[in-house]
Amino acid sequence: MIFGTYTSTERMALMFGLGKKSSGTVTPEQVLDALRTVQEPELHRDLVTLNMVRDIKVDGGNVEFTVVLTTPACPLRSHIEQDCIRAVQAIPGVENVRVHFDSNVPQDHRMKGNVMTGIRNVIAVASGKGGVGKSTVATNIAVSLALEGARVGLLDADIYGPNIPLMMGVKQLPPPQNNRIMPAEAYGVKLMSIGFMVPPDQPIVWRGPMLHTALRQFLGDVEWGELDYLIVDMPPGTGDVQLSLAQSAALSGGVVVTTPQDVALADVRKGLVAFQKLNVPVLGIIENMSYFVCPNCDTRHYIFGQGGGRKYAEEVGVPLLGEIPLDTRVVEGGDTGKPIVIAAPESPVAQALRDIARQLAAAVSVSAMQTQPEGVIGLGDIPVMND
Ligand SMILES: Nc1ncnc2c1ncn2[C@@H]1O[C@H](COP(=O)(O)OP(=O)(O)OP(=O)(O)O)[C@@H](O)[C@H]1O
Repeated sequence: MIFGTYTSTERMALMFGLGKKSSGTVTPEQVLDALRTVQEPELHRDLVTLNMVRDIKVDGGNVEFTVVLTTPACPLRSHIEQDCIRAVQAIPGVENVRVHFDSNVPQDHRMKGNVMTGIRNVIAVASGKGGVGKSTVATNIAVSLALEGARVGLLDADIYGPNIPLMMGVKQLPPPQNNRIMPAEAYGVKLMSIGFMVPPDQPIVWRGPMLHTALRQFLGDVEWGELDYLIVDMPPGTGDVQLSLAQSAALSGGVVVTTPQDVALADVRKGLVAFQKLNVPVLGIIENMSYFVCPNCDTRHYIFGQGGGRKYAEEVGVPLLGEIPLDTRVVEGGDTGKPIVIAAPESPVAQALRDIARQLAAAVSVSAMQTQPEGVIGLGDIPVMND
């Protein structure tokens, strides 16, 4: 008898013939009961109550089942997997446990009944001031979420500098179909930009009503199809676009991008206040250009000061979704139409962006789950049990 993998209580149980390997047939009900002890770490409820367990299969001592996550970009996947294995392995008779994963992004119920159909969550990326890397962050988050397997759209609503087509390497829209505007597509992301509507060298002067109409069109007349996330790159600062967007579409939430300098941080407050005024939940702050990693010695240099974003986020009670280093390859990627998460996926800057996208997806799930109609818990359907 090998005791190596058992706790002292389990060892005692084995010695007295109550061992997990010696008892009768394992049932799917036992598996489900064991999974009732596994908490979804962010939703603070167990997997069974949240209806996240599907397809339990038991074959002798072999158990497999599927956990349906609320996002394919779940940052806690391996944590949940370990917890599931531990819980099910504790059932007497269980020898092997295999956990499969699937995902079903919850619909933000504020989204229903507005101009968009088929879009589950709309996330606005804003900044208090220009030039902090808001478009870069929005683009790389969108591509990161698509890389995780989500259905993603990216709407460039930055009327002052609609540069996302350039960053995504897209020059024009495909022809319309059935009188519907078709979005462009790059790196698995559907893309629409205010820049497609006007010649590149023509300055864009949008007055309130014109802007409002254009935004409604982007949301309602573009054939987005089914999307888990629509990421919206907002113009810097606060103003008409924010207001129009909040009126035309319910936003699931907003994030504010900043750099560590005091002046940028002071402007973040404006972005936060704008979201709060429009009743848009603030999902987090993202600090860009946080530090520079020396290519020769790997030391981090905090050029604009260290920890400003984190301190500020704590002060205002908003999560800091992550810190992104400075890297000249970001500029090259932006200019050549290849976002850094594609151009240099192993770089620290790409890794930071991928991680931020996961944190954001998790925050969106938590926020969307809070909008579920009363009586609906978790993902809705009843678990399927096969044995
Ligand atoms: N982490 C980074 N490292 C190096 N360069 C960066 C980084 N993030 C952004 N940049 C560069 O900074 C410049 C400004 O970025 P970006 O256009 O994304 O900012 P923005 O806040 O959207 O600006 P605007 O207000 O003009 O729309 C770009 O040249 C971009 O490539």
